[in-house]
Amino acid sequence: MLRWLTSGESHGQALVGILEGLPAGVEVTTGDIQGALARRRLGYGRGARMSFEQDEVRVLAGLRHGVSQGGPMAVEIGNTEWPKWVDVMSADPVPPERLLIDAGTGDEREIARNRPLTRPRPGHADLVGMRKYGFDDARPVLERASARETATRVALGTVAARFLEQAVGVRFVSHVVAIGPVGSPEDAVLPTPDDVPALDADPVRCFHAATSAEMVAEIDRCHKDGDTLGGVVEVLAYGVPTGLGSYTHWDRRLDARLAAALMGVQAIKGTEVGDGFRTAARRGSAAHDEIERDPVTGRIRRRTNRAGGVEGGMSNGEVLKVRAAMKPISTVPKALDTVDVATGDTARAIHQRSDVCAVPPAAVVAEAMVALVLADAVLEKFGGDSVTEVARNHQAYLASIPEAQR
Ligand SMILES: Cc1cc2nc3c(=O)[nH]c(=O)nc-3n(C[C@H](O)[C@H](O)[C@H](O)COP(=O)(O)O)c2cc1C
Ligand SMILES: C=C(O[C@@H]1CC(C(=O)O)=C[C@@H](OP(=O)(O)O)[C@H]1O)C(=O)O
Repeated sequence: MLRWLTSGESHGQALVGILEGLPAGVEVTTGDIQGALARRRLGYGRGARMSFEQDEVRVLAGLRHGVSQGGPMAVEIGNTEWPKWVDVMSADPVPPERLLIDAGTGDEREIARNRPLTRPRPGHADLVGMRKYGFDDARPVLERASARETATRVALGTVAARFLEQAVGVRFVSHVVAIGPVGSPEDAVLPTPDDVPALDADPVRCFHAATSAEMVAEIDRCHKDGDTLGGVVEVLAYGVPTGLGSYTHWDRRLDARLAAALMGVQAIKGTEVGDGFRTAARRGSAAHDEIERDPVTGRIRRRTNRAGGVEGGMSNGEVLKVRAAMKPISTVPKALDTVDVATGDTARAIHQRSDVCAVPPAAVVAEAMVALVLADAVLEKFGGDSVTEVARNHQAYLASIPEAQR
């Protein structure tokens, strides 16, 4: 079993992630993690913070000379903006005069950082979080609700993806299929792992060039209007072994586990496995993936992959295809109506800065979550304390399946 935990606040000193249950022998470096975090920062439409803040990665435990040791892996991602937040986010009490709203520096940003946030944003965690945890300031709520935390998931997901590639040969692709009303055509070519550099280079992580240009234009229009956008991301996993997950109980189903992991990402409000909601409108004869025997090789194969590689809660050996729908960013520049909870007066919701659109980074985060779920399912199916042992168990399983069905 693979377990993972994250800790840390958006403007705290650092984020910390722990991955427990990783077999020994996974080859991965700090540079690999840094590279994945850099991909999460990409994307047209992100706010100013992405340009000045860096992710400072330190692997604190679990790796030795670039190879996992079998013990829990701990990763720290330092917030380079921490010096500005030392007092506001101090773990220990600070003298009250250091938290004065205006410490006399005249620096507007300093004042904004220290001021209690009492105008909750519709769509963010602010109002319910304050109520639930008994705060009169949204600061502690937004600090942990923030998707800054997804940097840790990407770090841990990178390790999971390395394990999957080395043990069983799985490779990932994540891309954006819609931003607001602009979507790739239904029949657009699916990107493969060889296309990842091109996707990383695209401003919105879209594989369809004409759609990508339209998405950028839509983000520009939205930015000009002081508004925000959501969209849809897709994760593809190539080389997933058949038989991960199970039909025997609801919480063993691979589709259920993937959906929970994706819905656990901030702002994700819907998920699809394969053609998902689109398949609901079809007749059965046009919804399923007919099975045939390849006349040349004799192997059993599918004519289509509408199911997205999962049937009966198990991977069926086809490309795994999952989508996640992201709602528009809730910190809307032309701020939404709210109530100032300190005074009870009608007010405009908090807005200092925000992303106009964070769909491209959400694709990278979704990819990390899928990698973590698949790594857990591979360990459950094949077991093993080392990558070599998992690979051996996988090969033995393949050898036990009739050749035509492998
Ligand atoms: C990569 C990423 C970046 C985000 N950036 C912002 C942002 O800049 N401003 C904002 O208000 N929400 C942003 N969000 C969304 C909020 O974190 C999210 O809406 C909030 O935590 C409330 O959770 P919920 O939307 O799941 O209800 C982002 C989400 C993701 C995945
Ligand atoms: C910092 C990141 O994303 C942040 C996620 C986020 C939110 O509310 O979720 C709000 C923004 O932070 P702030 O309000 O401080 O500008 C984003 O920049 C990141 O992805 O690394």
